[in-house]
Formats: sequence, C-alpha cells, structure tokens
Amino acid sequence: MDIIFYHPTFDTHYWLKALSAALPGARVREWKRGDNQPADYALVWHPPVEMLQGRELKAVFALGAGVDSILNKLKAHPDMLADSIPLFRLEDTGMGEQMQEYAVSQVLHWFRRFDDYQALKQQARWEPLADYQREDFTVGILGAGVLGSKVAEALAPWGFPLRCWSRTRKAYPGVESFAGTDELSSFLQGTRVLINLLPNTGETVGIINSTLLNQLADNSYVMNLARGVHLVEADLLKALESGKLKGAMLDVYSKEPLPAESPLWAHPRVAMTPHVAAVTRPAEAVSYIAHTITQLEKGEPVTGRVDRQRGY
Ligand SMILES: NC(=O)C1=CN([C@@H]2O[C@H](COP(=O)(O)OP(=O)(O)OC[C@H]3O[C@@H](n4cnc5c(N)ncnc54)[C@H](O)[C@@H]3O)[C@@H](O)[C@H]2O)C=CC1
Ligand SMILES: O=C(O)C(=O)CO
Repeated sequence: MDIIFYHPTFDTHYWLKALSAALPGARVREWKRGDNQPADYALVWHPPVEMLQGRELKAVFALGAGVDSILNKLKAHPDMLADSIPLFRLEDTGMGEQMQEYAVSQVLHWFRRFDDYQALKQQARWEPLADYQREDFTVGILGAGVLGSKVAEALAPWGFPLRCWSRTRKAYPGVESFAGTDELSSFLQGTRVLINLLPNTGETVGIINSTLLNQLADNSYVMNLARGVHLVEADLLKALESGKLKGAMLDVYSKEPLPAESPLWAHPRVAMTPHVAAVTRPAEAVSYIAHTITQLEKGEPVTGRVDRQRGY
C-alpha cells in the first residue's frame, strides 16, 4: 500500500515515521511537486490541486476536523478529486479534550466575573461585585457534533443550564436539544453564553450576525471556536457597543492571521487566541487514520466520512 502525505507546516518526518510504524508494510512518502507515482491513500491539509488531480485513490484523509478548505478548493477545481473517492476527516483525536479545556475555563472566567475584576484592577479599585447565578447562565452550543458534544459533557458537572442546536435532535444527558432552523430562535432566547462549534458550510456562513445576537439574553457572551466566517465581526462590535454583549472570546477570524488594522485587537472586551483552540495531535491522529485505513482494507465499516453534498 502506498500513502502520500502533504501538510504545509507539520513535522513531515515525524508523520512518515509514525505512519510507517502504525501501518507495517505500507510505503509512506512525502508528496512533492512532480510526484505522479501511484498511491492508494492521500493524507492532506491545504493540498495543491496537482497532488490529487487525476489520481485513483482509495481515500483521502484531511489532517484536521474541518474540511471547508478542501471542499472550497474542490468547488474551484471540481476535477481535483473524483466524486467516487471518499474523503475522511479527523473525529476528535484529542481535539475534544482541548475544546473542553478552552470552553470550560472561559465560561468559568465569565461566570466568576474575572473580566470585570481585571477591569477594576486596572483602575486600582477594590470592589467586590454581586455573584452571578447559575440559573441566569445558560450555555448554548451551536453545533452539537463530535466537538460540541464533548464541550457539553465537560460543562455538565458545573451545573449551568445547557442547550445545543444542531441539524438533527440529540439526546445528550442534561442538555436541552434544539434542531433545525425553526428552533434556532427558541435556542437563542435565554442563552447567556453562546459557543460556536458549527462546520463552515453554505448554510452556516455569517450565522452569528446582528439578527442572531439580538436574540440572546442581555449581557451575554460569545465564544467562536469554529470558523471566522461564521461571525460577522462588524455585528459583534455593534452588539458589544450596544451593551447586548458583555464579552467575546475569539479563536478564529474572517481573515487569518488577523490583520493589524482589525478593531478586534484593541477592544477591551474581546479576548483572543490565534486559531489554537484545538490542534491536531499527531500521535492520536496517526492511530485514528491507521485504524480507519486498516478497517477500509478489510472492508469493515468506518466513521468520519465527509458528506460532500452536505459540506461537512
Ligand atoms: N478553532 C479550532 O482550533 C478548531 C475548529 N474546528 C471547527 O469545529 C467544527 C466542528 O467540528 P466537529 O464537531 O468535529 O464537527 P461535526 O461534523 O461532528 O459536528 C457538526 C455539528 O454541526 C451541526 N450542523 C451542521 N450544519 C448545521 C446547520 N445548517 N444547522 C444546524 N446544525 C448544523 C451538525 O448537526 C453537528 O451537530 C469543524 O468543522 C471546524 O471548523 C475544529 C477543530 C479545531
Ligand atoms: O482541525 C481543524 O479544523 C482546525 O481548525 C485545526 O486547527
């Protein structure tokens, strides 16, 4: 079996060695321009079109959870990957735990009013504030898939009212489930902390806009952990100015790296990280991909296949 690998920033040497160890007998090579030799599987992130074009592969694996960049490239170059070639993505592989750490720590940060105390500290003011109550701190998760469900699971023991919104109804313990466009407004009403973990698709681009934000509880908070295109940044700034929103924690942006002139940088109530909420953990990802390839070779059922029509 031949496997080609391409990632613009990962430690390719590590991946080739780890994949070879996990799949004894497989010949794993780094794909370089001009390499037209046959391959069975391709492991990619932001692949050049020529890497995949015209190849008869058994499957392609995205080296992350989101496949928006590959699917967008496919729209521009429909012949990059034949419809018959399955595309897989990473399911969790350690990203769930990272999202849990990120979301829980930030919800607690807001709930314990550390943002307010930080602002008071800067004015050298000693001023105990009224506690927030859990019942006024409903956390709503947009997108209740692999990562959204992990975040809900980690928040559950903290006792905040929890709800999620997804395409189909979920039955997660202790989480109120809302499904489909018809139930989005009910999901938003009363939500105090909104956490976004949707995939980037034609239906979700720009979903966090003024119309959505104005339906949240007053003094609410937004955490965008999914993709920058979900959030209309100008609308977020308006909601912060109007007082509808108290704060935002952003990991992803409409343009990355975020340009120096973005007003988000200097906003006192916007906290930011540079698209690091959950990164691909190489060891977990290698073992997940090796397992999936082994199952595919045996003709056994696998998970993680992307529905190209649906867009995730
Ligand atoms: N900031 C970061 O570091 C990272 C961000 N991500 C982002 O997180 C996203 C989510 O990842 P997973 O949980 O693994 O995806 P997933 O496919 O398991 O879950 C997606 C969820 O969104 C829901 N959904 C999709 N379209 C919808 C629609 N139109 N209306 C209502 N619900 C809809 C689905 O029903 C599902 O519950 C990825 O697509 C990626 O963009 C992933 C990893 C790291
Ligand atoms: O896996 C993904 O989709 C990511 O965004 C990684 O940072």
